This record gives sequence, C-alpha cells and structure tokens, in this order.
Amino acid sequence: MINEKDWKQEQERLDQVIEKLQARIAELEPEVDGLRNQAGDIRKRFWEEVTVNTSTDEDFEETFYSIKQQEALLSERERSYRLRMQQWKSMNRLLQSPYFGRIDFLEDGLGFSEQVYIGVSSFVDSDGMNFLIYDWRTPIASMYYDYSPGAAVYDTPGGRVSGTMELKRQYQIREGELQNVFDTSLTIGDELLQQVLGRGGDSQMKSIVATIQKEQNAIIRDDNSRMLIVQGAAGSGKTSAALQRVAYLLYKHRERLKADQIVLFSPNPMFNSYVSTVLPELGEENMQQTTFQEYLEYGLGTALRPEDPFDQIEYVLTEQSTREYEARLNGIEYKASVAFLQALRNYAEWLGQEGMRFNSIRFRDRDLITVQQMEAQFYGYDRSIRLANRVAMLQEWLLKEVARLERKEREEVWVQEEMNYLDKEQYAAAYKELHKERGVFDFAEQYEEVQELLQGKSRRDEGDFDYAEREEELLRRMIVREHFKPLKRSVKKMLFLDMVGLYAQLFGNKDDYVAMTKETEVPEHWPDICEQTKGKLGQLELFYEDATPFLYLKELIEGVRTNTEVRHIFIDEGQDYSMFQYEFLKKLFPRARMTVLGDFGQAIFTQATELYGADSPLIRLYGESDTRLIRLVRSYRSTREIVEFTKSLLPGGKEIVPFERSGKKPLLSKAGSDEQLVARIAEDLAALQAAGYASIAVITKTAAESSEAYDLLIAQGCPPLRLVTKQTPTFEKGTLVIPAYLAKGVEFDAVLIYDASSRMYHRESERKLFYTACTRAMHRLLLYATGEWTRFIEVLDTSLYEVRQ
Ligand SMILES: Nc1ncnc2c1ncn2[C@@H]1O[C@H](COP(=O)(O)OP(=O)(O)OP(=O)(O)O)[C@@H](O)[C@H]1O
Repeated sequence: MINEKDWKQEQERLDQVIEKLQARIAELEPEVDGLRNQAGDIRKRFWEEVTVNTSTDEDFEETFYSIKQQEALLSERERSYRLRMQQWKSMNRLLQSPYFGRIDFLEDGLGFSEQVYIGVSSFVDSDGMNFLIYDWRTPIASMYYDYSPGAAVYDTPGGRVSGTMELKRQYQIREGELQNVFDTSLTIGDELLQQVLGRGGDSQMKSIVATIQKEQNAIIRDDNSRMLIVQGAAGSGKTSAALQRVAYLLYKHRERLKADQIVLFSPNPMFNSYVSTVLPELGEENMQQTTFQEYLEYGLGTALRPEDPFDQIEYVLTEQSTREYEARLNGIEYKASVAFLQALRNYAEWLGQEGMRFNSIRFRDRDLITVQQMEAQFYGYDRSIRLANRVAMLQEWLLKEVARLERKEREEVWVQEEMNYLDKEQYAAAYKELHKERGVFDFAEQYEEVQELLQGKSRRDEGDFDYAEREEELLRRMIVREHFKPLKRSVKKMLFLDMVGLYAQLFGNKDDYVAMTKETEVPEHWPDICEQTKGKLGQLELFYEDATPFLYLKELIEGVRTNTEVRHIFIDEGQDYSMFQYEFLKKLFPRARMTVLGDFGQAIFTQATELYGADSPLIRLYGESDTRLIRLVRSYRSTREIVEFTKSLLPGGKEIVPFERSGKKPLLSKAGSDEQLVARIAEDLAALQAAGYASIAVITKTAAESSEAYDLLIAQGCPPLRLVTKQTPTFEKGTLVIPAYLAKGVEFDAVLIYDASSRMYHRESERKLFYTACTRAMHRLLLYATGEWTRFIEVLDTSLYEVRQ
C-alpha cells in the first residue's frame, strides 16, 4: 500500500478525471441524441426528400442522384452517430473504473518524466493534447506489462524509445472509488493478481486486462507471425490471452480490420457463451465464433451426416478392446495423419487419368445422360488440365446438354398428358406469359408494317399470331422447364460427382489402395478399417475421422471454396485438431494468420497434434521462419496445492509452475459401496454450497456416467443440480454434472471427480483425460472411488493429497 499523502493525491486526481469524464459525457449526450434523431428522421423521410420521376432519361438521372445524395447524407449521419455513440459508451465504461495502472516514465534525453495512467480506453483532456488515460493497447502502455521499475523500452512505428521507469502502480477502483493502490517492484500484478485469482469462478470468462503477464503480453502483441503457436499448461491463460489479442488487433488495425474478419474455433458450442462477454467488456465487438463441427456440417450439406467428436470420444472411452476397436483406433490415427493427406492428393492425381465416378443424370426413370457419356467427355479433355478445372468444364457441358435435352423433351407424350391436368393457376401463369409475348409480337408486327409501307411493298400475310399453337408450345415449355429445374440445380451443385463412391473406392483392397495413392504402407487391420468406413458410408453417415478427409477430397475434385475475407483465425484447444484439419484450415483461409493455443498435456482425442517441440508437424504448416512458438508454464487457475497434485499426473509436468496462492490439498475419499459414494458426494456438495462456492462441477469420464451420477445424486435428495450434455447450449452458474471432455477450457470453484477408481481410469490414453478433469478446479479438488484408486494416483507422493478417514 502507498502512504497517506500519495493516497490523497491519487484520490484527488481520480476525482478530477471522473469530473472530466462526466463533463464529456454530458457534452456528448445531446450530440448522440441529436444524431440519432437526425438519422432516424432521414430514414423516415427518405422518400419524401427524393423526387421520383422516371418519365424521361433526364428525370431518371435526377432521381438517381437525389437518392444517392440522400443515401450519402444518411450514411454520414449514421457514421458520426456510431462514432459518438462509441465514445459515449467508452466514457461510461471508464467512469466506473477509469484506470488500473500507472507508470512514470523518464524518456532518455528528456528532463521530466511522464505519468502514464492506463485504462481500457484512452481519454484525452479537452485541450486535445494531454492524455489523462492511455488505452492499454497503446505502445507506451506495453511497458506496464513488460517491465518492472528500472530501464525500460517500448516500440513505436517511428522506432524504439528507451528510458527509465520510475514508478509502477496498480489500482483497484470500484464505482469511482479508490479501493486499493499497490506499488510494485519486481513483477507486476502479484498483489492484484492474488486478489483477482482468489475470487470465485463465474459462468463467464473475465478480461485479464489489468494483470496481463509479460509472457502473455508477447502473445497479445505479436504482429508479425503468420503462425503463432502457444503451448501452455492448464490454466496458464491461453484463452484469456487469445481474447485480449483479438481486442489488441482490433485496436491496432482499427482502420482495416473488422471483428467479423476474425474467427475463433471453440472446442464446443457451450464455450462460445463462456467467452462471449470478454470483448464487449473491453469495448470491442465479438469476433465470429464457430466450432470445427459446424464447419464440417456446413461443408457437407444435408446429404451426409458427420458424427461429432463427442460421439467419437465416447466410443474410444467406453468400448472394449476388441479387434474392431483396435481397427477403429488405427483408422482414427491414420486418417488424421499427413500421410493420408498426401495419399488423397495422389489419389486426386490418379483420378485425373482414370477411375472417376459419376452419377448418371436421370429423368423419369431413365438415364438422360449416362455415366459412360460423362466418362468419355471427362477423359476426352486435355489431361494436362487440372482435375478441378476439368470438372468445371464437364459441368458446363452438362448444363448445355441438359438444356438441349429439355428442348427435345417438349415433344414427349407425357408432356401432352400433363397438359390435360394443368390447374387454373398454371393456366393463368401461361396466359400471362403469352400476353407478354403477344405484346412483343404486336410491336414486331407494327414495325414490319411500317417498314413495308416505307419500302412500298405489300405485306405478306404471314406471321399472324397463332394463339392456339403458341399457347400449346408455351405450356409444353413451361411443364418441361419445371421438371428440369431440379436437374439443373443438381448439376450446379455438382451432384453428378459420385463423392460417396469416390471416397469409398479408396477403401477396397490394399493393392488397389497402394496403386491409387502411391502409399507404401497401410495401417494395421486395414480390411476392418475399410469395412467400418464403407459400412458407415452405406448409411450416408461419416465417422468424425472421415469428415475432414472427405471434404478435403471433395475440394480437390470440385475446386476449393476459400474464404479470403477472414484475416485471423484463432484455434483454441489446438491439440485436439489433426494435422489434416490444420492443412484444411490453411487452405480454406488463405489470407488469414493463424493463432493456435493448446496443451498437449490435455490431448484427449486420438487424432491429437503435438504443438511444441522440434518434431511438431504444426511448425511445418507455414514453415519455421513464419512461425513463432511461445510457451506458458505458469498456471493461474488453481491453488498451489492443486497444481502440485495435477502436475505430478503428467510425465512432463515438472516444468509447470504454480502461482503462489494457497488452499487446501486435494481430498481423497474412498467409499465401501456405490451407495456410500453417492451419499458422501451429496453431503460434500451441500457443504461446498453452504461454504459459498458458486460454481461446482461433478466431473465424470463419459456422458453415460454423467447421466447415471445425476440420477443417483438426485435420488439422494441433492440440492439443485444440472446435467450438462453436448446439447446444452450455454454455461450457467451453479452445480453441474458434466463429462470431462465437455468441461474442457472452463473452470469451477470446486471440482468433484465422481469416480477416480482404477476401473474408470487405467488405460494410458485416459491419463490426459483425468488430468484435464482435475485441472478444472480453482479452489477445491475432491476425488472419490469405491475400489482401488486409479494408478495415476497410486504412484503419487502421499504428501500431495489428504485422505479422508
Ligand atoms: N494474467 C492473468 N491475470 C488474471 N487472471 C489470469 C491471468 N491469466 C490467467 N488468468 C486466469 O486463469 C484462469 C485460467 O485461464 P484460461 O482459461 O485462459 O487458461 P487456459 O490456458 O486457456 O486453460 P486450459 O488450457 O486449462 O483451458 C482464468 O480464470 C483466468 O482468468
């Protein structure tokens, strides 16, 4: 804490700033109102102000310009309104807590030091010169995060500025009142951070703007790398840093970067709601948020249904180790690999020479255009032309063919039959069209008459409008056109390509696969893998592991539909994506930079990708020179006792450093029977709730276990509980029962591991799942078992936990 004199000065300055903010808000208010009304008025009276007259070309031109002018006026007013509104909002945000930090910086060569107060946005005195508050994203504010008092530098577009930081101070201000002031010397934030981290959890993530740590600041402000990879321990602030980074980028490039040009890939839809308040809290608009699954579904359309990653993981966790199980696991691994990606590329090349598969174009139970015709046409094109281009040429040819056959079809008997059954409305439509045509015909008639008069010729009496004949022709045309519409649509959608057949063709016998893909090796249990894949395809479904490869192949054949608007993609829980998926994303967003945040210690999916280390394939995605790796080892979420316990669960966990915040050691409770176990958990839940923990999670291994636990706990008369499934749309505060893989990325005041016995967690592949579950706890971690403890606990040093007697 600071001395009384300093406190008084700080309070005075705070009062002054608040007064100035209030004055500015009062000044802005009428402007905001005025502009809002003006824009509203213009919008309402838009058509009164423009003179619409289209009788002559000149009138038309005048009308056109009058509309343009009115539009320009409206958009100008709306722009100023938006700008003022933004200012007004950010002033109001500042009013509650104008700043959280201050540094006094003496620039080399200058005789005086500047007091730099730092807040969530800038505020300049009415003279326009004096910064009362600096936005945390300004270059000078970066020193607050990067340095302790002493020598310090910061980079500006004009070059590097060096000097001495004479003071570094932190503030807690609530509703305009100074609550705490700390002077920091060594590392920033320790005291403030202690306070922040000691608080209870929330159903929504919070901004960390006041306590960003140096290594997190490096992630936030990185502006050069095409690819930024962050490997960070559980709770090290990866997601938090990612969101601050979005806010930073939006500020730094505010002239050209809009929030919807940034996409965040979240681990599940619930996560979207969890992080959705951070950016608005910082005064920025939210970026686009999606899940990879959503992307897959969009890409595949309605024809094929992809399994989701949660069903896949349920299978992996619950099935017994049979031959089919091993085969599926091998399949998952192989289909996630770069080798398979290359195999598909080679396959596409092979298809350029032979083996394409088409669907014939059928109409009324007959082939209008046969597969053989398409093959002949397709392989008749110059073979040096790229596959996708040849497919486009074929599509064009098909559209022409369909149009030709449509004309031919008009003479068919069925058309005549259908004509007899036309209803009134269809007749009316035909009649209308006929009259339109008649109008044109009349005009042509008149023209011809005049021409002939002028030329002194007598007219032949031909060309009279034969109504009946025209009508029939028109009706035939109409009927056939209606029937051909779906055909044309299907050609436009490339449904003449037998995509399912093309993908299934890969999964035949080994020799064919090798010949088609130039692969030398196939994974073990290949025949089973083939059978499983084709079995699923037969039901018009795709395994999760097949969905991305299938789409990739589709793009290789049909041409890639890229998104060039998006400039940044963020991938949270990046270890859960396969290399295959990364390659796909790179292709999909050719103009975007990529930020990948993840933790290999939490890699619970079979297709996981190692992010860090020399052999990380992710580094090769954009090449080493375009890639920057950052590692976070300090964990902020959990107390020291919880981190000491969880880090020992991982072979490479030694490097994880807990943040100095103390609490109780994890508590192990063993019960004699399932009933006893449930009774004990129910008791503990009630005690935790009574102790004021607002967010509590009972974490299970699978969804099936969750629903069982939920039923038993409810039957035990537990206080209000909520069961979370993959369909749950948002996170809410309270007590939840949730499978570990859905709790990824989020945190709770207290975590209860429902069953940590050896029958639940024993396979090596389950170690990381167990670790992920335990690392969700901020303040309390309680573990239960009926039989033996899982071997992951058995081997731990007994000083790391307490055992309930
Ligand atoms: N610099 C910081 N200041 C304050 N709180 C922080 C800071 N860094 C992280 N935290 C807090 O630590 C917790 C964990 O952060 P976050 O969820 O971003 O970590 P993560 O690395 O994404 O975790 P996981 O991989 O386990 O999902 C959050 O409560 C976050 O607010």
